[in-house]
Amino acid sequence: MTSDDIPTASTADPDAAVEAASVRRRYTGGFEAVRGISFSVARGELFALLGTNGAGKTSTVELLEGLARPDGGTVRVLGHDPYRERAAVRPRTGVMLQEGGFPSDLTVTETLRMWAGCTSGARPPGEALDLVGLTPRARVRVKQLSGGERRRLDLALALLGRPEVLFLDEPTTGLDAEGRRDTWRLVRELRESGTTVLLTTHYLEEAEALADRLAIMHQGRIVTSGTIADVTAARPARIRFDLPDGVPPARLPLSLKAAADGRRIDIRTHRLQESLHELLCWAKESQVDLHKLDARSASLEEAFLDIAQNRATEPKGATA
Ligand SMILES: Nc1ncnc2c1ncn2[C@@H]1O[C@H](COP(=O)(O)OP(=O)(O)OP(=O)(O)O)[C@@H](O)[C@H]1O
Repeated sequence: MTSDDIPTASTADPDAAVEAASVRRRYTGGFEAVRGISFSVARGELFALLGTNGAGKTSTVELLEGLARPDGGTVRVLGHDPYRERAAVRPRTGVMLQEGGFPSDLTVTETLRMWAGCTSGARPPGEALDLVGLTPRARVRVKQLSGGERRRLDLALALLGRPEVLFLDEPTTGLDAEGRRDTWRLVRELRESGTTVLLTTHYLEEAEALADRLAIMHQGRIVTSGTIADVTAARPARIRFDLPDGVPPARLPLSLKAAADGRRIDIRTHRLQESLHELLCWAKESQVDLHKLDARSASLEEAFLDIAQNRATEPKGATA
């Protein structure tokens, strides 16, 4: 599905927590970073916005957060315009920006207290720290935190107001593997308790681990969207293996569309089970060992790389 297929504002879904319809954003100088995108996020859903560098993810999320006004189309969060009706939307949303930008001389707890003072119905700072695993660093000054610890503090601040809708812009950038898993666990728990989450990420495994649905952006447009199964459905599965010395690729069954790179064979197929069965029968009959055999369904990574590599690059000044 492309952004052109999705209904526009006039058919807005009243149950959507977040809705973008034909949204455009143009920066000073005329460059159009967001070129008519549409998507909606249902209440309680976790939606991931993926894309190549400079695709327009942050530019889009800033519109949803009410930090800027779209140059075309409409944006709704919990049924309101997040820019014009900021007072209605802001208390019900949590925002984790790419750069937190809080005073670096305050301690972690002081930072949370300061934020809590501006947030109605805020969680106690200790509870927010506990959620993100930062309790042992409560008395440390922000400037002494590591990059990953700052990301956790950003998340704690976004969670202070018990938001109904949470915007996470690259929430795990800079976190080590354990920190990333902890954040994933927390985000899943939040979603299970009914929070709607929209996240941007460069980590495809993060989208695979968390997202109910996703959209992949490229050069200001949504190129594909849906569940992971939807996005990968049209792409072929792969079977890879090494042929032993003395067995030329030409001996493989003709029905298997195989490409060879030296001894490494790469088969693309839309019928993974049948192709694998055929290959294994041939190998047994021919008494050929298939070294480093690997068979897998199409992955999100392949769909993403396909989009990144195969789409023509438009000059930066071009608009839709
Ligand atoms: N203030 C600005 N003025 C002009 N152009 C901008 C501005 N901010 C962003 N852009 C451009 O808009 C495009 C989209 O940027 P954006 O930050 O939204 O992309 P992104 O998908 O979040 O990228 P990344 O994955 O690299 O963070 C980029 O080409 C960027 O250079």
